[in-house]
Amino acid sequence: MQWTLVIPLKPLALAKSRLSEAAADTVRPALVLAFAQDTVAAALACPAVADVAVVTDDAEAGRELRALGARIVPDAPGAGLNAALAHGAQAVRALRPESPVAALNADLPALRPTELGRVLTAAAEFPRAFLADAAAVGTTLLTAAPGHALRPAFGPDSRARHRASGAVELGLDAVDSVRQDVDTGDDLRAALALGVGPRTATAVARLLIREE
Ligand SMILES: Nc1nc2c(ncn2[C@@H]2O[C@H](COP(=O)(O)OP(=O)(O)OP(=O)(O)O)[C@@H](O)[C@H]2O)c(=O)[nH]1
Ligand SMILES: C=C(OP(=O)(O)O)C(=O)O
Repeated sequence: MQWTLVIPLKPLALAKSRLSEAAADTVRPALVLAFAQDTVAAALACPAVADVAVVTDDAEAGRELRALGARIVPDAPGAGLNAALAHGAQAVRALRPESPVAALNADLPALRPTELGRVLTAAAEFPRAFLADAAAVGTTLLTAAPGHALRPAFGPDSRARHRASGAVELGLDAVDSVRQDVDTGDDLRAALALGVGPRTATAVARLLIREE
C-alpha cells in the first residue's frame, strides 16, 4: 500500500512559539523551515509514501518544499490545524479517491524513512490509526484507509481524543524518530540526540554560532 501524506505547516513567522526560549523570533522561522524540509525529505524517501501534500499559506516554505517534491495546498479554511488537515485530505481524495491518507506533523526533524515505513505498514491493518508523540500526550501521525475519513483531532491531549474517536493506537517500539516532535528546547535536544536531518543540523549550528 502506498500512502499520500498530508503535512500541515503554519506560517513560519507564527510557528513554534513554544520554542522561543531556545530560538529568538529572528532565527526561529529558519529553524521551523528546516524541520519541515527534513520531515518532507524523509517522508518522500520512504518507499511506502506515494506523495506528500503540504497545507500551508507560507510562500517561502511553499517554494522550498515544492522544490523537494511536495505538492502545496493553500490553507483555504484558515481555521486552524484540524480544518487545514481535513481540507488537505479532501484535496488529496479529490485527485485519488482510493488513496490511503496519513496526516503527519511538520516538526519531526529526526524522522527516518524506515521507521515511518514501519508505522505506515502497521497502520494499514486498520480503518483509522494513530501514533502517540514522545511525550505520550499528543499525536504525530493519524491515518485513514481508503473509504474512511481522516477526522483529525490534533491539539492538546490529542492522544486521548484520537483514541476516543475510534482510531487504533499503534503500540510500536523502535519508531522514536516518528514520535519525536519538537515543541520546546528540551524536545529539540532529544531530536538532536536521535540524529536530525541535514537542514536542521545546519540551522542549529547557525543558531549556536550566533550565540557565541
Ligand atoms: N496549515 C496549518 N498548519 C498548522 C496550523 N496550526 C498548526 N499547524 C501545524 O501543525 C503541526 C502541529 O502544530 P504544533 O506542534 O502545535 O505547532 P505550532 O502551532 O507551530 O506550535 P506553537 O506555536 O508552539 O503552539 C505543525 O506542523 C504546525 O506547523 C494551522 O492553522 N494551519
Ligand atoms: C498538535 C499536536 O502537537 P503539539 O503537542 O506539538 O502541539 C498534537 O499532539 O496533536
